[in-house]
Amino acid sequence: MSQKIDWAKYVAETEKNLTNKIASVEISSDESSRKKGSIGQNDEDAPEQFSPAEASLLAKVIRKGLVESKNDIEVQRRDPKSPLYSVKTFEALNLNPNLLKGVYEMGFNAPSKIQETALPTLLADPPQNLIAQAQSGTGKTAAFVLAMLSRVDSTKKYPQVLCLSPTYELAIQTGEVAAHMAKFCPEIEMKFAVRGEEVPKGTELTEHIIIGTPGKVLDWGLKFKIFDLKKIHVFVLDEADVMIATQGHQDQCIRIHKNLSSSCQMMFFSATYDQEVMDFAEHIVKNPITIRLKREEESLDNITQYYVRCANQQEKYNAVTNIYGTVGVGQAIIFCHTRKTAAWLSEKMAKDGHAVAVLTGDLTVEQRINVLDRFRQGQEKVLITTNVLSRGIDVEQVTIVVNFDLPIDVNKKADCETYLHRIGRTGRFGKRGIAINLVDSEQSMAILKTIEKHFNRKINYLNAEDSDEIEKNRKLVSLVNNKSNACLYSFVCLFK
Ligand SMILES: Nc1ncnc2c1ncn2[C@@H]1O[C@H](COP(=O)(O)OP(=O)(O)OP(=O)(O)O)[C@@H](O)[C@H]1O
Repeated sequence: MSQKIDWAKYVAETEKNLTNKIASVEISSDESSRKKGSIGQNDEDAPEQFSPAEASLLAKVIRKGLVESKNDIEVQRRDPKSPLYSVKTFEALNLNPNLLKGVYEMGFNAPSKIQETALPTLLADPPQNLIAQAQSGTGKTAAFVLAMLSRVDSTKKYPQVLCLSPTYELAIQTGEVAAHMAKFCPEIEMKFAVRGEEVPKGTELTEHIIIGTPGKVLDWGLKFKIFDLKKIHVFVLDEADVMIATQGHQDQCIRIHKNLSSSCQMMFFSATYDQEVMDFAEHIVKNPITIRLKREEESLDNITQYYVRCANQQEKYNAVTNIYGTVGVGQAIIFCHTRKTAAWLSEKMAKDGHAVAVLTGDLTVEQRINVLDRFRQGQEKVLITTNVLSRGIDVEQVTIVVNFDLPIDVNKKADCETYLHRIGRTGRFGKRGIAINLVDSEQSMAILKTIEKHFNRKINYLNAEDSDEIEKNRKLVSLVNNKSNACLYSFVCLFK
C-alpha cells in the first residue's frame, strides 16, 4: 500500500480477496503458507479442530450483528479516585462530528453495553489505561477503533496509534472497521503492518495509525526504524487471548511494549478472562480500569435430552433419515466427529433424495457463509456439520440437535464443554429444544453417562415401544414450537 493510497479502497479490495486467501494461508505464528483448501486439518478422518485465530475470524465473518447481553458490566479500578463514567448515547462522547457521522453510517444507534463504559474511559482526559473483557461480538472492536480515530492529531504526520492483531486476517478485519468508521474523516491515514507490505529502506511513515501483526511491527519499529515507537500515544492490543495462543506473539508484544513511552495509553481487549490472559494484561497495562462483561452462559435448562441405541452406523443413518422426515417442527443440526463422517452422511442422504446442507472445515469462509445463510433462511431444514459450528449456532429456529457422534476430546473422553455448546442455549432464545444422542457402542454409552453425570441432567432413553414413554414425549415435544400433536406424534415414532 503506498502512503497516499485510498485506505477504504485498499481494504475493500483486500476484503474481496480475503475469503479466497483464507483458504490458502496459515493462521499461525510463522504465517507461512498452507495447502489450499485446508482451513482445518488435512486429515478428513481426524476430529476437526480449529485454532483460536481461525475460530475468531470465522465468528467475525459469520456473525450478523451485535451480541446483546443481559449481564451487567463489572468494573475494577486500581485507583478508586479515578473518575468513571458511562454513556447512553454516542453524542454524549463529544466526538468529532465527522466521526459521529461515520458511527451512525455504520448503523450504530446507541453504544453497546461494553461500549457504554469502555468509550468514556478510552476517551477520557487525561488518558486512562483499560483492560476490557467481553465475549466475541459485543462491540469491543468498534469501541477501540472509535477511540483510536478520536485520538489522532491529523496535523502531525507520523504514526501515533498502534494496534496489534494476532494474524494478518484479523488485522485486515480491524482495518475494515476503521476505514468504515473514518469514512467522513479522509484526513486520517492508516497503514497495515502485515506480511506482504513492504516499504523502501529509509522511508519514514507518515500515516497516523498502524494496524499490524507483532512480527512486522517489530521489524518496522525496531529493525528498520521506519516509525518511532516512542511517538505512539495509543497502543491497542486486540484479541489478547488469541495473541497468547499464537506462539511467540506474547514475547513480541512485550518487546514492542517495552519500547513505548511511559505515557502511552494502553488498551487491552480479550474475549476470555483466563489467568494467563490477565497475567499478560498486568505486564502490558499499568494502573488499569478493568471492565468485564460476563458471557451469557449456555444452559441445558430448556433442552430435553434423549439417547437412541443403534447397532451400527447404518442404524444411525436410518435414525437420522427418520428425523429428517419429521423436522416439520423446525430445523435440525447434526454433529459428526470427523469431516469424513459428515461427508459420508450428507452424500448418502443426498443420494436418497434428501436436501441437506453440510458445513465442514474444508470449505472456504465464503462457502461456509453461503451454507449458513441458506440454512438461516430455511432453504435446507437439516445442517450436517462438525465442531466447526459447535459454538454460537444462534439459529433460533433450530429445535433439534442430533449428535450423530458424541463429542469427545483428543483423549477420546467425553467433551462436556463441546456438548454444552452444541446443545445449550443462552437466555436470549429461551426456547425449548430437543437433543438426540445416537449411541452405537459401549464406549459411546460410557461417554453419554459421563455427560449425564457432569450436567446432572437425565438423558432419557427414547423407546418407541413403550407407550407411556411415547405419551410423555409427545406432551413434551408439543411444547416445542406449539405444533400440532399429529405432527409431533410422527416425530416420536421415528425410532419405531
Ligand atoms: N453500538 C453498536 N450498535 C450496533 N451494532 C454494533 C455496535 N457496536 C458494534 N456493533 C456491531 O456488532 C458486531 C460486533 O461488534 P465488534 O466486532 O465490535 O465486537 P467484538 O466484541 O470486537 O467482537 P470480536 O471479539 O469477535 O471482534 C459488528 O457487526 C459491529 O458492526
